[in-house]
Amino acid sequence: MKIAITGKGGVGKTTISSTLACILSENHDVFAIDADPDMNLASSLGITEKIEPISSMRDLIRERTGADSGSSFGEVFKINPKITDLPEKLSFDYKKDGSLKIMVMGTVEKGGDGCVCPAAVLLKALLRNIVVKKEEIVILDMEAGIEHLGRKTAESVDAMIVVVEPGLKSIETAERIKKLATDIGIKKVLAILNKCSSSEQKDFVEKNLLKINIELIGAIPMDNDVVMSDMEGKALMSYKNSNALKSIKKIASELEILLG
Ligand SMILES: Nc1ncnc2c1ncn2[C@@H]1O[C@H](COP(=O)(O)OP(=O)(O)OP(=O)(O)O)[C@@H](O)[C@H]1O
Repeated sequence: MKIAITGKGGVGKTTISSTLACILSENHDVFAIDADPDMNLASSLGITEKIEPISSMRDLIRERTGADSGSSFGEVFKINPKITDLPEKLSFDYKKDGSLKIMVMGTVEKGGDGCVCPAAVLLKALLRNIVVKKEEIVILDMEAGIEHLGRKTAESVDAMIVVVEPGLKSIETAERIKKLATDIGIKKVLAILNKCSSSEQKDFVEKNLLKINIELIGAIPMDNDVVMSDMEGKALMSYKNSNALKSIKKIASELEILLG
C-alpha cells in the first residue's frame, strides 16, 4: 500500500500520517516519508533527535549527481543518480525491529527553471525508488502541491488521501488536489475529515465531497489528546484512550481493506 497524505495547511496531515504509520507498522513494515516543507513528522512521533533533511546533504548530492546542490541551469549533472542504497542508509529506525523507518526529504528552493537542480533530481529519484520498488507500506506526508511526484511515482501511489476539516476552504483545496492528482495518474483520491465536532459537520463535508466525487473514508474528532500530544512532544499512540487515535485505527483498517 502506497499512500500520499495531503491537504490544506494545518488540517492534520502530519498527525494522521505519523499515527497511521505507527498503527500499520504493528503488522507491516512501513516507510514514513516527510515530504512536507514543515518537516514535523519526526517530532509528531516524539523523536527529539534532529534528523538532517536529505535536501541539505550537500556532500551526498555532489557525490551522487556530480554537482553541488545549488547548481542549476547550464550545469552538467547526472539526471539518473544511483540511489538504490539510500533508502536504508538515510532512514531513521523509529522501532528497534526496523518495522517503521522515517525519512525526511526536506525542501528544494524552486528557481525559475522549474526545480531542475541536483537536489531536486536526487529527491525525485529517491522517492520514485521507494514508492515504485519497495515492498513496504509507504506513507508520504505531503504539502498540498504535488509537484515533486513524477508521473512514474504517481502511477504507483495507490491512493492520495486529502485531509479536510469542516468548512469549504479545505474542500476547495481537495478539489484542486484531485484535479492535479488525476492529471499525473494517481488512481484514487479519498478524503479523511479531521477536527470534526458534530454529525452535522460530517454530513456537510460528506455532501460537499460527493459533489466533487471524493469518497470520505473516515472522520476524526476534535480531540484534546492530540493537542496534549503536541504540547508534550509525544506520539498520539501513547494516549491509549484518545478518541482521535481510535478513529485513526478504524481508518487504518479501512485502508487495509480498500488498498490491501
Ligand atoms: N483531531 C484533532 N483534534 C485537535 N487538534 C488537532 C487534531 N488534529 C490536528 N490537530 C492540531 O492541529 C495542528 C496542525 O496539525 P498537523 O501539524 O498535524 O497539521 P498539518 O496539516 O501537518 O500542518 P502543516 O500544514 O503545517 O504541515 C496541530 O497543533 C495539531 O495538534
